[in-house]
Amino acid sequence: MHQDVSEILFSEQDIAERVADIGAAITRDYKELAGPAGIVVVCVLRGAAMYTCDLIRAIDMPLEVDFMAVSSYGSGVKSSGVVRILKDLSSDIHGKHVVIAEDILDSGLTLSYLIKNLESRGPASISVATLLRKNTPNQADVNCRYVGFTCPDKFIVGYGLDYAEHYRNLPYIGVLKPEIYQ
Ligand SMILES: O=P(O)(O)OC[C@H]1O[C@H](OP(=O)(O)OP(=O)(O)O)[C@H](O)[C@@H]1O
Ligand SMILES: Nc1nc2[nH]cnc2c(=O)[nH]1
Ligand SMILES: [Mg+2]
Repeated sequence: MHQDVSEILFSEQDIAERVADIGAAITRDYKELAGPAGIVVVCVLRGAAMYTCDLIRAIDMPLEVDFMAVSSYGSGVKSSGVVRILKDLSSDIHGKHVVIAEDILDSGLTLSYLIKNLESRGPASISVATLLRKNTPNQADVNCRYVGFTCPDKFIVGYGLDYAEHYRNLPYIGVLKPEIYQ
């Protein structure tokens, strides 16, 4: 285990199993509905990059993957409260079935902003597949159709999740020692 991590919450194997479950659920829910056109999986860069790569390989139906980069945390452990679009989607999602792949729902600001933004583009439907949902007080009300794990209200890193751009490459998800960011 990395020396800056106090506890592993979800191992590489735990993650692989849950991602496979989510992929199977999405396949079951959308295969007939979306038909040959398939779905658009929107990866929320940068945190959801690793998760999205694994998730799309667990979905057994036609799909497109597109990327949107948003950021609200900067290099800290608290949301700035302002979500900024750093990179927009490359394709039009009008009339498409969209599944947003997000690594974590914490304050809920990022996802509420994204859902509103994508809804204004006229997709056929939007759902959210978040790997983690944190038990955060006063979390924004975000409807997540697929949730991998719920996690405690601690700052976590690994499997795409960073602190100041580090730790994204850890294969597991763990709690960052508070002395690293205090
Ligand atoms: O529910 P919220 O409180 O909005 O937090 C969740 C968001 O915060 C992180 O992204 P961040 O803004 O740190 O950018 P990153 O994905 O590039 O790491 C994480 O990847 C989620 O997208
Ligand atoms: N790395 C990381 N990013 C987050 N963004 C929102 N919550 C978290 C968290 O607990 N860890
Ligand atoms: Mg993110």
